Amino acid sequence: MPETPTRPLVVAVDGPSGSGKSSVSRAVASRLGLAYLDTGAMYRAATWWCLDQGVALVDGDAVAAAVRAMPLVMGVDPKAPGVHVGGTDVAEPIRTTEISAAVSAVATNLEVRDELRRLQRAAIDAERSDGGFSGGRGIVAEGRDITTVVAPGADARLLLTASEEARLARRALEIHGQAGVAQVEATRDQVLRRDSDDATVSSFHVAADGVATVDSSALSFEQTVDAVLAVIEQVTADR
Ligand SMILES: Nc1ncnc2c1ncn2[C@@H]1O[C@H](COP(=O)(O)OP(=O)(O)O)[C@@H](O)[C@H]1O
Ligand SMILES: Nc1ccn([C@H]2C[C@H](O)[C@@H](COP(=O)(O)OP(=O)(O)O)O2)c(=O)n1
Repeated sequence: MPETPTRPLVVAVDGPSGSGKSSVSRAVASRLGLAYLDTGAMYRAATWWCLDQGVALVDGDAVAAAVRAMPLVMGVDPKAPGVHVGGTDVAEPIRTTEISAAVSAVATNLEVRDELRRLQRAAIDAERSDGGFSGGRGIVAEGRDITTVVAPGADARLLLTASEEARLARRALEIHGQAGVAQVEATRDQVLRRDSDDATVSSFHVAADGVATVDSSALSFEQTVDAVLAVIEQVTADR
């Protein structure tokens, strides 16, 4: 495990759906005593909020206005990263199939992206100071555009990838349990259609310059965590 960093460590992780970003980033943040920011949960919460407020997702201006007024509170504790909107705990509702199917419509709205990126940068900055959750140790932030747009100056930048087959199998297992291994087709839209829509506004299939790729297709979860820690260790050794 890397030494405790002497100055705040910002780790940026991007990748497609089912590559393991959220679970691996959470584990890495826990191991290093860092905060954790799930930016996908912010796009999901924005989608939940618009639907809750009766905003038609096809009305881009109304969606952007609603998101700017959204009372979002993101928890950054990797052991229990809560998501609240106006005091309502939305951690479970934002994971429903309804939200998964609708989220790209909100995430491809460029005004929404501007607003959420502003909040994401503020959350990352907060962890560079003693007053943040991590007490100034730093943060792991994950999503689709963290290495390229939100935090291109991060100390460690990683693209987590996995074959389409592995990603579909993981999602099917997660959504349907063991019986769902036979239901890979049912999750195809949730994973591949969404990735192709999301790829119109973010580039997360190919690593940008200076971004290390970790391909988890043939790795266990623990091996993936170790591979990400090794990349971070290399970067922190150079600092
Ligand atoms: N290397 C791995 N091997 C097997 N399963 C994994 C691996 N990495 C992640 N998973 C599992 O795959 C599922 C999807 O991971 P998740 O972190 O939600 O991906 P993402 O945030 O990229 O969509 C989870 O159930 C997770 O436990
Ligand atoms: N930084 C980000 C993070 C997520 N998004 C979009 C892309 C996804 O369709 C949604 C939800 O992201 P999330 O990471 O929860 O999705 P998966 O769990 O990987 O399937 O938000 C984005 O556009 N930019």
